[in-house]
Amino acid sequence: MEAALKTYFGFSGFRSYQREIIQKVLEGRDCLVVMATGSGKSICYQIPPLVTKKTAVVVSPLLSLMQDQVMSLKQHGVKSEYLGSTQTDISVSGQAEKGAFDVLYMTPEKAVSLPSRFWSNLQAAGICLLAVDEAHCISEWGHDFRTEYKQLHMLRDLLVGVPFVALTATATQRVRGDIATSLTLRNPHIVVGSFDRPNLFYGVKSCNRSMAFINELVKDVSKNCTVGGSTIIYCTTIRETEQVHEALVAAGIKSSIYHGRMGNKAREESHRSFVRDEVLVMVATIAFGMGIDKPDVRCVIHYGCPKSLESYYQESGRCGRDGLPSVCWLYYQRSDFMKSDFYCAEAKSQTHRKAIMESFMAAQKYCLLATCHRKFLLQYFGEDRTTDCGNCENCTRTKNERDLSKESFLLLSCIKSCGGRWGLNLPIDVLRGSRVKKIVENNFDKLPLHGRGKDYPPNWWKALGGLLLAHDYLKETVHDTFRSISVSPNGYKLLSTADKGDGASLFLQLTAEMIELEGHGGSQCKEEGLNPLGPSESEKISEDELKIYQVLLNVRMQLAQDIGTAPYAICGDQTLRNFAKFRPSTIARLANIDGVNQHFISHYGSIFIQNITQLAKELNLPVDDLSAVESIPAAPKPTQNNLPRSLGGAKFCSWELWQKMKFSFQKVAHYRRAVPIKEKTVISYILDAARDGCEMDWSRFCEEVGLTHEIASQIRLAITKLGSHEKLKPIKDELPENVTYEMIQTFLAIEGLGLSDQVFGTVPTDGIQSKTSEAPKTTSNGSEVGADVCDASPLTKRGQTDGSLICGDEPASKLQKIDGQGVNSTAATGATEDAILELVEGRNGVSLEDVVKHFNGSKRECVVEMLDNLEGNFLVYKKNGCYMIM
Ligand SMILES: Nc1ncnc2c1ncn2[C@@H]1O[C@H](COP(=O)(O)OP(=O)(O)OP(=O)(O)O)[C@@H](O)[C@H]1O
Repeated sequence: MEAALKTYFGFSGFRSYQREIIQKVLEGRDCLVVMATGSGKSICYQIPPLVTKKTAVVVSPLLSLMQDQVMSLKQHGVKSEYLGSTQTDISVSGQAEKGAFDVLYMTPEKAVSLPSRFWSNLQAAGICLLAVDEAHCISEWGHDFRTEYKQLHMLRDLLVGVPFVALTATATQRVRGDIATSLTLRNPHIVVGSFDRPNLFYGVKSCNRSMAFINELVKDVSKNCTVGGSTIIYCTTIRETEQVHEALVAAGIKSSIYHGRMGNKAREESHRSFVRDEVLVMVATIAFGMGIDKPDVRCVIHYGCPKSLESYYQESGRCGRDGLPSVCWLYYQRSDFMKSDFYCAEAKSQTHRKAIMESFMAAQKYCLLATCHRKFLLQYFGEDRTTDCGNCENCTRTKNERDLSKESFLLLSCIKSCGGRWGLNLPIDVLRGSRVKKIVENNFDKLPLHGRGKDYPPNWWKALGGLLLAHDYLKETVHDTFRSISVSPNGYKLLSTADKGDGASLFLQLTAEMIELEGHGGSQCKEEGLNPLGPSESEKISEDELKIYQVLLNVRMQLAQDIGTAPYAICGDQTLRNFAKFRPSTIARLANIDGVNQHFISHYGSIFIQNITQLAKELNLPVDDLSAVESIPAAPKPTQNNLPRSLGGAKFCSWELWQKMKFSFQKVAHYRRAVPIKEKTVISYILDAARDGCEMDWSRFCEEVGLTHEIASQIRLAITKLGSHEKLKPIKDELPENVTYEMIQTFLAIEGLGLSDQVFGTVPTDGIQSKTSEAPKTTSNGSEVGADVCDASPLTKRGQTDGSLICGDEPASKLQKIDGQGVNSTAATGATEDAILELVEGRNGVSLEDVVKHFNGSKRECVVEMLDNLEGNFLVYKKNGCYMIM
């Protein structure tokens, strides 16, 4: 599992619960996973197919989300596709049912409409799980109820024995129950993680939504953009979306717009330009809700109170998914709270309507809070959080607590005197001395309290009402869409102290709105801009490092444009920051950095190393900061993914030992056999696997077979001369004696796969040639060979994992790689990569000193180089200063 995690995703360790969930799924157990937004739920269904080589089917509600995930997975070397209305490739479905994909996404509509034949075929090919992402959509109590989700249980009968995994970030106890029942989960393993997103700062402000406010907001967003990272601004109406977008464009900020009245194509284009960093800001309605998986969104702004606290959590959860500090701001205006009818209009049942009302009220409460926002959010989701977070607007702004007992007694008494049948507005109007019809008709203008609250504006009283609700002195009752406020038992207790004349003091924290209304507030947007905290200590990098980081951002952007993907799909911002900070100069050092996967190493490794070393030189900075390398956890051994499922056992096994375990032909031939098979049989097995589509390290293969660039040219010439390559013997007879059948077979296999140019042409030729054309310095002066090894390209290095080097035209087996000793001494004390691997494998963590001591006949630098090579090739990794086997 760890190997797949590092190889495909570049991560060196699982986050909380991931391992446990994957383990359960592999055991065939149903799971119900409730974990925070951005906590890494996807890995839970993405790793099992890579381990089992069977397809994982993922039901997901949004096409845009699926498309992003497919794009990202492809960049990680994971075979992935989606089925849904926007899929234009008609062959995908056919390939999918043959099990061609590791991860197959589909909409719920698609999942329930596919013929049963599709499912039986896929099951025959191999299916390791069915994941239902955003599973809260199943429940009417969830904030995004989707009727099609209710039909997913139909798949249960079609997929006998397949574990179902339901995943969501937002599910109260009631929603969890609905999910388990609706999907008929069987004895599910339930994981409920913390909802906390510690890297997110939560801020709330009241605003008036004037053009002046929008302009101020634009200024703040613009400041934020210069710091880097993307911003999403969620608006509650299409008109506001357009207004804010226009203001951003007028200010010269690259931004996109996204709302439900735009056509599919325009929306897709908008989405695409945002994920590819062509624009920095996305202004959207909640139509953009769950559909964004971009890890480097640094700021999410809600311009208006969201329709529910669940959707707020979900939408603000798009922020800082890579774990870096990020900010979430919510700007509300009191008129937002009048929208309950509008939201309830979409109710599909009475229960649904009640659920909509309840969660809308929770969102309001969140807006009006004077205490810790995070605590409130977490408590809403049932998490017992007693301490304030210190990382939200209310925790960080200067405390403004005051004895509000007098005002509170007034408001509570007025609400009580009005009979507790109204909302907050009427009693407040009474306090402020209004004589509107409703007040006069009910004789409330005769109350002694009438007109006693003129010192404060209505919104101040409303804010106080919000505080008293939050502190449980008032209670709110919902009747359909109408809400009434009455005094709670706690409130009566408080009032009774006033009646007795010994009125208790009531110290409450004033909300930002109250302070502003009292005339002490500053501008509506924060003076510090949107980011009140700045980078944390560990986040800080020097000015020079920042320069490198910015160049690397451009390199990544260019690469992404060239291959038509999103920059984040290549690697994350944090990974680039670590490159800038630690400046790895070798593939091994690069591979050691978190977030670097095998696909990255093989496709972009050398480009980044080139840039990093060049920039470090220009800026006079050292490379390979050793303390950093120690501190960054590292890498597991690669797992092969594209396994043809038709390949016979012996062939597959030989290929797996050679390619995955990096065994030599000889070692494969002897592996667990009383009577070893012939090496030439091993070679032909592996070549068959390659023809069958298995991934191959051709550079290493050629080295081991002894097929050099020169020999390849000779073979090509011989074939041209003969005009045929049907029979091997005539070709062999045309060639010098040292050219073996195995070399010819290898050459023909490479030709047959159309890889000649790649293997013998540009890039790999360098790798092979550099080894073949240089004088063999191996036998007498190993340290020089060591130096060659260090400088070799990744392709060349991979060829050395069994300890062999090709020198000249000599077959590899004759030139066992040594490092300072003669061939004869190698077995005793000389280090080879193979021997080091064996040593590491046999122990649970071995330090560099131990390895050096063990190979006491070898030079320390050579051992270090070999270990570096092994790290770069994802065969060993370093943890707490010890080398471990992947
Ligand atoms: N073990 C890990 N180590 C480091 N990063 C990880 C790990 N697992 C996941 N991540 C990263 O965390 C981020 C969020 O992961 P993911 O998209 O799976 O979140 P999620 O739980 O599905 O969130 P949401 O509910 O919001 O969709 C991604 O950028 C992912 O690459």
